[in-house]
Amino acid sequence: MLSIESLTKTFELPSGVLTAVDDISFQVHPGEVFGLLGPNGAGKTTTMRMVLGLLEPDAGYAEVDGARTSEDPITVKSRLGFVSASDGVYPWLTVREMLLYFADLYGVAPDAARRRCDELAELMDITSLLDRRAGELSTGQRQRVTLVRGLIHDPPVMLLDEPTRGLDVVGVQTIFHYIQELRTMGKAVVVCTHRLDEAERLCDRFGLLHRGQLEHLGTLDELLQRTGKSNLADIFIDLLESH
Ligand SMILES: Nc1ncnc2c1ncn2[C@@H]1O[C@H](COP(=O)(O)OP(=O)(O)OP(=O)(O)O)[C@@H](O)[C@H]1O
Repeated sequence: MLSIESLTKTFELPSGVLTAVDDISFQVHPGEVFGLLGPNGAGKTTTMRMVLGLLEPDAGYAEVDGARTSEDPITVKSRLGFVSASDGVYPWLTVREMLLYFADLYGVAPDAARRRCDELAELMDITSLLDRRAGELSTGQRQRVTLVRGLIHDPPVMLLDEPTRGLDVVGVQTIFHYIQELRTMGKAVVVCTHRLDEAERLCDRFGLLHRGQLEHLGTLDELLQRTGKSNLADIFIDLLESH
């Protein structure tokens, strides 16, 4: 499970202090897909970077399956899987070599890593690609490889940053299938996206960030009921116009 407690981050700018993330708290439970949504500059990336331990919070903390980013950053990293639209591959390694290399980085024992590599390859339909060089793959094939790579160490918490950016309809379907598998596996999943229509279909619960503050938190039904709107896009427009 992922717990975010009173997480806060400020940046010193020449024009003054900017509060990029302002005292936000939420939890994501096993088997739950949480959409962290917000317009440009809302604080989504800054939040993700603090969860990943790449940025020190000014206050508050993120806890990943019981380990706090500030106290035990190595354990936190081992319990997180991160998939980003900008993920690359090592072109000269075969897919299998790359997956086993990442498993090794995460300290997965060689036998377990080989087993996991085969299982995940089957799940994401890349078995026939395992002995091909990663640099020869098509964009869609590469996408499936990076999705498998994010799961190679079997982390309980998955962070997906703009997972459908730049993908065609087949690529988007692959992401939907992947997220459904993550849910079945009981992962706690955070999806950051600008695609509100996709988020509505994908996520069980939402956090709507605006100017660093968590303005809305809840299921789609709860948010629609609370705001009197008929979809996430309308809630967003209302949020932007009210500030
Ligand atoms: N290293 C930094 N130094 C100064 N300001 C920063 C830094 N990182 C982020 N910011 C500012 O913090 C605010 C939140 O940025 P952040 O990247 O978290 O937003 P975001 O929600 O991810 O936006 P986008 O959807 O455009 O990626 C923005 O105003 C941004 O300019």
